[in-house]
Amino acid sequence: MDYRSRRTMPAHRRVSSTLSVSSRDSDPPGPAVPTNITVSIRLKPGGPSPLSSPSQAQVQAGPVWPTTATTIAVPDVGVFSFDNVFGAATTSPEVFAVVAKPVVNAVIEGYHGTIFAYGMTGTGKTYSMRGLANAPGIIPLAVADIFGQVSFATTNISVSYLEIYNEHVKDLLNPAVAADSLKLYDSPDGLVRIRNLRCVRVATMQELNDLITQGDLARRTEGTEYNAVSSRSHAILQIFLEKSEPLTRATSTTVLSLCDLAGSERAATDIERRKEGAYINRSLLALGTIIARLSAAPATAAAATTTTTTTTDGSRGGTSSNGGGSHDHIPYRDSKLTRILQHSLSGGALVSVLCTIDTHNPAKQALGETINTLRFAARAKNVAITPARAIVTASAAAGSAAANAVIESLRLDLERERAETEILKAELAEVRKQAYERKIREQENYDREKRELELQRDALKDRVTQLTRLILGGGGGGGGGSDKLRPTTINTELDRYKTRVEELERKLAHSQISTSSLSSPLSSSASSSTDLLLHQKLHSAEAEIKELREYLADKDRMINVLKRASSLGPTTTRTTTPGPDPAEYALRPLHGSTINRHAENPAAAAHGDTTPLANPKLRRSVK
Ligand SMILES: Nc1ncnc2c1ncn2[C@@H]1O[C@H](COP(=O)(O)OP(=O)(O)OP(=O)(O)O)[C@@H](O)[C@H]1O
Repeated sequence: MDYRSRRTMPAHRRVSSTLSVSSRDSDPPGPAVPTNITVSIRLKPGGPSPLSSPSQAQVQAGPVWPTTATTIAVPDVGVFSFDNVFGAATTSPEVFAVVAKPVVNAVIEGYHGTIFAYGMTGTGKTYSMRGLANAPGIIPLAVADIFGQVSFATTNISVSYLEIYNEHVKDLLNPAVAADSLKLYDSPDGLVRIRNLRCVRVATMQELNDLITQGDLARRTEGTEYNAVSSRSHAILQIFLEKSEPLTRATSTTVLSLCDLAGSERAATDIERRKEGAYINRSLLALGTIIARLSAAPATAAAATTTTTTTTDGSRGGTSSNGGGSHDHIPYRDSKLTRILQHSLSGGALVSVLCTIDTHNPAKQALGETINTLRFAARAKNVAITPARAIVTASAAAGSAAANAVIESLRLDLERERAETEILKAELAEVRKQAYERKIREQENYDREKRELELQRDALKDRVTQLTRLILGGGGGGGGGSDKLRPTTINTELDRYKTRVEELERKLAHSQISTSSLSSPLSSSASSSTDLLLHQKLHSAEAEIKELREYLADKDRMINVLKRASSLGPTTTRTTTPGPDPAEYALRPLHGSTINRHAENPAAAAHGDTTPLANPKLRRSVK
């Protein structure tokens, strides 16, 4: 099928126009370059109350702005050119025939297809997609069309229905399932699917319509200034057609995605609504960017179908996808909306965007929003707006109203930026809170390290005392503690030992960092320098501990030598001690605990008793 030549305007849509329109500034007017993207505008009928079934009698005289079948002229702004512009009198079946029918056909024939409804709240997106009981919209008409065309002998139909609210997915067919468990993944059939999302196989049209109605009831709606039941989420209904070839047993899955996007309005006073609006706009921005990029590329002839070969034992074989092409640079992951629709927004798929506007809404803000919708549509179609001078303005009053609308539109842009800034602020506050908590944890670590350092210092002090006792009591050979009897080398060692303890004391005193120096989560400026200081001090304390441990090991060896010397008697000690055994130096473990025991019981030391000391604190500090 060549779906690129599908757009034949119905007779009622062909209205004459005197306005000059073109797809680009520099191009002469002429047929648009065919692409896979169709962009249409639908004008909402005027009137104070919603119209349940539009007819010529109900519809007001017409739009405020001049339109043709493909253009809409906004005084002082420019002429917007699209594939279709549907006036207020156009019925939903007529819209379906032009906007949706070619996409449905393409999906049945083996392409992915997506239809979007986009526009300000209250302009008729849901009306266009779902319609009313007596005026069915695109979704029920598409369902009927599919069931009228496909053969159940070769095709399975299944459906999923979800909404995206503040970037969280909700399963509309299973609202109880936790949003966290709905994880997006690249499925082997080439589609982006959602783990734990209910996907129901249906056998009849009634079954499918019942599921859609069930999903509609679960949708999130809030009252807005323009719509008492405004949809504040994007709703995506996906109908999967799994076709199997009876001979080869190869299967192919194509998907029709029908998306009712959340209202695009930007201004809101309520914080929650503003945040909501910022999320909505962020995803719409991502969508607009992707569609615009696809629009810039010429139509590809390749079908978007992903074919999966099923072997005779039912296991999946190789998967080949010819619809995606190389589109690594397209930012599908910028939002859940674009990620879920990734394969349907690829070069080989068919996309139809229906933008709804209400030109009768007198509010300045609504005028600005309408212009923004037209801008989105123009961007999606990748067309330039013909400069305003080409427009025959209706009246000076209309001109100044439009100028005000442009100002309003810019003001709304600013408000959108503000709303997004609020999201960023909330995220920043969260980051600061986490940084503060991390700092508290680091302070606790530091305190712990400090306590350990103090224990080591105490242990060293003990050692000095014990060493002194040992030397005076055992090492001196019963000389009653006389200085004359102490070997000079041991005196020197003892002095050095004491010096180290003093040094350690000084270091500990110096490295005190008070908890009060920690900054609060809201004042971030000083935090990084405090962090740095803290880290430096901890590192130097660690190095100091390491050094002390080595020093301690030396002392242990020295004490062992002394013990052995003292067991040989005073004269022998001074004159014939053969010196430390190198093997003992290399193999004996540290016996910090042994020293303490020996201090309490020099006799045990004299007999080389190395039973570990029961004091766990000390044992830990010198291990
Ligand atoms: N073309 C139309 N003909 C008749 N009535 C319409 C048309 N478009 C919209 N309406 C009516 O206008 C009201 C608002 O429309 P709808 O709920 O479809 O807006 P929406 O764009 O989906 O809003 P939101 O984004 O807030 O959900 C509804 O009562 C609907 O029936």
